[in-house]
Amino acid sequence: MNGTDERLLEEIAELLADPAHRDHPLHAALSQLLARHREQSRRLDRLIGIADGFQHTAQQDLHATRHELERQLHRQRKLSRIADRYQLLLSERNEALRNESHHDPLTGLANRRLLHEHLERLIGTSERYQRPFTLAMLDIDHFKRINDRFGHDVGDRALTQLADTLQSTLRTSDHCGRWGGEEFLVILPETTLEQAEPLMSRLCNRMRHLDIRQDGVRIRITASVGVAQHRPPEDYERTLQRADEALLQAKRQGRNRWLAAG
Ligand SMILES: Nc1nc2c(ncn2[C@@H]2O[C@H](COP(=O)(O)OP(=O)(O)OP(=O)(O)O)[C@@H](O)[C@H]2O)c(=O)[nH]1
Repeated sequence: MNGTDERLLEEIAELLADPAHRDHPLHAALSQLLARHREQSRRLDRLIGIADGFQHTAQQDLHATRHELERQLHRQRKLSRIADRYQLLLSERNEALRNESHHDPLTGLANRRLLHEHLERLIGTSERYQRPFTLAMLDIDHFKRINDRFGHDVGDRALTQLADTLQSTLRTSDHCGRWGGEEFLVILPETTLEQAEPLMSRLCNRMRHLDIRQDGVRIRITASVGVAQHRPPEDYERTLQRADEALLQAKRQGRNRWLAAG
């Protein structure tokens, strides 16, 4: 109720209270109307009070709920950040484990397991698209003598330098790895024996020029290599075997050379 209404009601109440109007014919009806109006106003005020109370409580509830939601959201974000970090750590660890299980710890080259995986893939594509590939088995000559004369550490250094030379001589699409001991396998996809020949000469040449020194003495290293082109429908194990036979032949013929499998 606004101020004008209040004043009007007060005026009516004053008029009704005035003895001069007590006998007026509308006096009783106006008195009742005024009393009823006041009663209704009181009820309305009470209802508004209750509604305000409800609204206040509802607002407090809303505020508390929002606060709780924000708290949970914050917790969830934190948890998800932790989970992301954990996931990243896990995948890095998995990657490191995979790397360790596929690489030779001394030279960092692919180990025999990874070489087999490359060969499995290669034989698949080579059969499907009838593409050639060539394998070369390389073995350091008289490596035992190097170990015996200069020590195992020098032998290890020779193996790592040879591995580096292999990697820098090959194309990125080729693969090489440590087959075992002082034996290395070179995989040349999309390559015929004829195309592999210049590379074999270059490899043998680079082995001869490895600069490995001990107490000022240069240690001369040579390698023998057996090379075989895959002959469909043979499996890659057979190609490996032929490369190995050629390697033995190269050793028998005096080492420090490469020989193609017959
Ligand atoms: N330093 C070092 N030596 C190794 C490693 N793996 C194998 N060898 C050595 O490599 C030598 C291989 O000797 P052999 O199989 O007799 O062959 P070789 O002396 O190279 O003789 P040919 O192959 O016939 O020319 C052994 O003395 C092994 O101990 C290695 O990781 N580090």
